[in-house]
Amino acid sequence: MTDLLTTEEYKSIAAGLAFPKLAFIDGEFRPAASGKTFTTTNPATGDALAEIAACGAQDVDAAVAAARAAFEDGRWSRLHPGERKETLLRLAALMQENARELAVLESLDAGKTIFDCETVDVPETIHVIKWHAELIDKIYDQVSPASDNHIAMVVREPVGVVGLVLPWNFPLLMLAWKIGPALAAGCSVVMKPAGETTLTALRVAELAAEAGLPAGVLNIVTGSGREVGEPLGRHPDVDMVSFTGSTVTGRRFLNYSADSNLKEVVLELGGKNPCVVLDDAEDLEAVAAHVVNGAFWNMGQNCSAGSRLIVQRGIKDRLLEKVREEAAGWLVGDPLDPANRVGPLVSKAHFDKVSSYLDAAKSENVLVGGNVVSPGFIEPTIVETARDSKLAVEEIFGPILTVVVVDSFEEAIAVASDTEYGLAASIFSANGKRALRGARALRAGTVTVNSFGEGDVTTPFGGYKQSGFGGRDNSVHAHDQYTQLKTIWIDLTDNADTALD
Ligand SMILES: NC(=O)C1=CN([C@@H]2O[C@H](COP(=O)(O)OP(=O)(O)OC[C@H]3O[C@@H](n4cnc5c(N)ncnc54)[C@H](O)[C@@H]3O)[C@@H](O)[C@H]2O)C=CC1
Ligand code: BAL
Repeated sequence: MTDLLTTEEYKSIAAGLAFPKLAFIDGEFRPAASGKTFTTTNPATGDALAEIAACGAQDVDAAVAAARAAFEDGRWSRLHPGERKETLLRLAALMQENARELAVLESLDAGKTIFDCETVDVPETIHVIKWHAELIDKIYDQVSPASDNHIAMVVREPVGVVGLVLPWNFPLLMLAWKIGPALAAGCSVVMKPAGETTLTALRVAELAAEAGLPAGVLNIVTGSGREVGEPLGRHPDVDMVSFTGSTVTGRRFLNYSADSNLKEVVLELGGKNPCVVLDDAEDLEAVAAHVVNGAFWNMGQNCSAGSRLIVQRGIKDRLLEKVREEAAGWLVGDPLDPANRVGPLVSKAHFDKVSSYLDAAKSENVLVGGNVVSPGFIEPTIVETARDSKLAVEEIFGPILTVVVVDSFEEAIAVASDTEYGLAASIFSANGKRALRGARALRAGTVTVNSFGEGDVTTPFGGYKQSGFGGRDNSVHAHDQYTQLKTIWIDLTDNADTALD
């Protein structure tokens, strides 16, 4: 466990930080071709942090050309997997050496609490990079069942130049979920961080260069969705795109692909994830801790947030009492104060969006919270509501938990399933058979039993229904996105026309 510092110590580190500002293309830091910049701000204070290169289509073209050249000449793609492993392990080691700086940078840029950055985001990011590095020289190709007359090999090859488009809610961790397997597999990467959160990605680029990653293999193009994301999605020389973000933007990437070169598209999208508590659940303090963590971790800005509590009537009052007590311990305030668990929302625009849901909550039964604490900061809020209310149906992506009361296991599963999304779900019951029946019935990519979570790097993460498709992040299955299978069929018959020398 990381030893946390005091707020003053974190502020002193923050005051000494130099912010990376330029895009990283073909192994060099460069301004945008247009010379334009945009301001990245600290969501906790509204203060400007840095002027970042506002790239456009010309920069995307340069990054894709660099990635293509690197891929084709094999400087990375054709290295022995063990050599790629060593470079990525050096990157992980450098990230570890700079872990505290990365945590402070992440907190300043995204408004995430330093507690989360120090204990989850940064250590898990490093772990994910290491895990994929360690995996890559242990994946074997296959030989198909064969007659004596042929051998058929099934080999995995890196897919080529990949576009990675990131969200702002877990800037480092989503970077690791995508570059970990993509680089390990031998792909060349053009990555677009979210406009709100570019700083840690650029710092990782510096560390990757120091670790010896060859030029052109990892390119980071900073800027807006329209100016960078769209040209990347439409680029004819990008072989696949892996995107995490909203369902609306994910849908655009399918159109970009259809309109350009039919690049593969992997989408990890939104969620409105149910947390079902049945009336035989035990240890309600532990259940409440999971419910609160599921709903309010990262200010609820989490695609797998357990944002819908579906509770059986017989246990509702006892559970909500515990949930109230637990939520009271989630202090709201300065994200650089390690005692705080709730910081600001990522941006003014996102705060305004979540505030509009807070306004809608005022006409419902607010059980906990319901207030703006200060500009940008919303307190953990719990609202009892009808199953079909706007609050219970739409992805809010903020610290607002809805509660819907049900009378039976069957009704709980029906309410939980009544959503266009299918990313994650939780079910709490002391009856193992009911819990497992529920887990099987819920249509979601990850179902946790008697806990809230996303699994870990060993387990696939991705959605059913409109929460995404095309592949999974994490686990050995993440490599399916970044590789393609080639069949090599060898005829062994003694035939002059086809015989191999
Ligand atoms: N599934 C998830 O993890 C996330 C879900 N969201 C949801 O999306 C809502 C809106 O947040 P946004 O930041 O606007 O998400 P977004 O999906 O628009 O942004 C994600 C990424 O896509 C890029 N992008 C945006 N518009 C694009 C376009 N037209 N073409 C290509 N790339 C584009 C962005 O610059 C960013 O890098 C949030 O309120 C939340 O509900 C947001 C972030 C992450
Ligand atoms: N929680 C990991 C994926 C996401 O929220 O974007």
